[in-house]
Amino acid sequence: MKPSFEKYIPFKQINLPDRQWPNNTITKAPIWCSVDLRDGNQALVDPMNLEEKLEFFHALCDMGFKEIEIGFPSASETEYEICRELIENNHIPDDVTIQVLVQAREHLIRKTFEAVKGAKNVIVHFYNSTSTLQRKVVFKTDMDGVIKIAVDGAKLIKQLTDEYDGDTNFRFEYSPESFSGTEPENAVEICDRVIEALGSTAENKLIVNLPNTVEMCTPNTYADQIEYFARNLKHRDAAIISIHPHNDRGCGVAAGELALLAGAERVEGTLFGNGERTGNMDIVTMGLNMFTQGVDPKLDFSNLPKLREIYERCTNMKIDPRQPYIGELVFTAFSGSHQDAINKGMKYMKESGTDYWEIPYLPIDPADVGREYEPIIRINSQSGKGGAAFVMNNNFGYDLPKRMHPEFSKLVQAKCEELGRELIPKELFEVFEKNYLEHKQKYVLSSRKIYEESENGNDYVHFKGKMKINGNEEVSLSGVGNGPIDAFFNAIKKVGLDKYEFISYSQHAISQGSDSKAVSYIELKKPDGKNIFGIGIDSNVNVASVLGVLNAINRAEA
Ligand SMILES: CC(=O)SCCNC(=O)CCNC(=O)[C@H](O)C(C)(C)COP(=O)(O)OP(=O)(O)OC[C@H]1O[C@@H](n2cnc3c(N)ncnc32)[C@H](O)[C@@H]1OP(=O)(O)O
Ligand SMILES: CC(C)C(=O)C(=O)O
Repeated sequence: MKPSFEKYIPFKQINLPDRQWPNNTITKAPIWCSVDLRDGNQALVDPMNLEEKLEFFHALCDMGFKEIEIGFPSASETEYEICRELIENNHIPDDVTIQVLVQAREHLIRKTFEAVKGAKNVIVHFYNSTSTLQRKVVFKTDMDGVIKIAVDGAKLIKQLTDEYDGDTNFRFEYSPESFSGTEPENAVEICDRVIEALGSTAENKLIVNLPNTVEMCTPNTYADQIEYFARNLKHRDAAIISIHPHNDRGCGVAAGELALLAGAERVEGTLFGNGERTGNMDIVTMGLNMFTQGVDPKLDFSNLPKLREIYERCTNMKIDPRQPYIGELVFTAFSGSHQDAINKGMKYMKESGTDYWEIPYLPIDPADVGREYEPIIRINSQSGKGGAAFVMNNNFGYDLPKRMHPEFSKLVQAKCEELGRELIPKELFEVFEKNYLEHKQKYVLSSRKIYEESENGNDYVHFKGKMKINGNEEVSLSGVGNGPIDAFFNAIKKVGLDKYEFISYSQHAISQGSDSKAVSYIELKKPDGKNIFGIGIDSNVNVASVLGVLNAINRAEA
């Protein structure tokens, strides 16, 4: 064998210079078929038991799947019994078709027909491997040999359907397994032969499923294979073209999407991409990719956390934190510039009244998949000013003025560094509380009175009160100004606090109704020339401002 990468045979490209698919777009949902209970299940360390399969089956029905591959009932007694349970105990809604997989082998096909007896709607899905490699190493036969396996299987299926005594509505699916490793003209030929053997027509089409059983090529090549197949199949009108991508190269969804552009009408996959090896194509990702392009995927993804819980419990698989749409971190922005842009996007959405989702870095509204805004922004030492401000506003209703963001963000970053980890919103609020609301108070107002007076057409505000310094000494305050802040400033100047300069002020309500309170953000210049913020909260807006001034001074002198 050749060493290293040289031992691998490059994938043979398909000659399709006039390919049409790159000009197409996805404009409608395909027919979906979940293969969670078969391809997903066969790949689990511990396959699902009866209760788990039933729960999963119902979850799939609730999402809106109309075609569900429930298993391989001829493979084992367990699989057979699960199929019987579904049918005999009326688990299958009338508008849902169960699909059962079987190798194109006589005894297995016969057993499969027994297993589905009494079901209302059934797709019998039969397959055999057709790839160059499987013909060479597994079946040790030529193309005629594998065509014979498929055609014999089709004939038997037709015969058993004709002989079937019951009301079942049968449809059929044939997979040239390892399609993408099969020469395109051979794939076309075997499928045409199966269509002929089954007598499929435009009214009674065969689902021709073209699996990327092992993903061995780039998604564009799979799309070429699908387009070639659709253009060359003699009995195209008697076929529904279905795809079944796997994810060996990590491109399962991309391959599936390009295959849709290339003419596929039906898609087989699993929730969250469970399945053999690196998994099947992830239907959640593909469906939500459509959703984010304004296309109705015709599946309900509105409660992904619930689906995730069922999925993880039944399969014992774990979802990666970065898994599209459902991973724990996918609606989280840690870095400052992302947080800032999300923050601005949220504001823009609120203020502009736009009908569209226009938030940078968030391709989907988390609420559309049952997730919340709350964890969108998380705070760590890489976070910028915008993130902390966003959480303060979004989670706690404090709309910190923009000029205050750098000061607060520094306090937050220091806390992250001290703890060596990110902060949850509650801890962020504690930083705010500790630094502004519960700050050690050198100066405390023990009484205060603020009133207005009008004299000769001029309005004045008076501040009178008493202030304790360092807990004991009490001084009287009295000042007049053109507003409460000015009056207070003039009052404290008289007791020696004359080196602070007022810079900015903003205020908003933080609660509603009779217990409504105002929060004031006051920015002062300290004697050393640096600025500092203070916060005051009170049911009286004037008192809130005065308390804000005092808080800034207390912080400056701590
Ligand atoms: C890509 C996919 O995911 S396809 C689905 C795969 N899923 C499963 O296989 C899960 C369930 N399968 C099983 O439990 C078993 O494989 C069964 C019960 C179906 C069959 O089991 P067994 O008959 O013991 O054989 P096994 O599956 O190991 O097949 C090997 C033999 O079947 C032959 N074979 C496989 N498919 C076919 C076919 N369609 N027609 C004829 N022979 C076939 C193989 O060449 C091999 O023959 P050999 O023993 O002469 O070398
Ligand atoms: C049976 C077929 C469709 C399959 O599972 C595959 O090729 O991956």
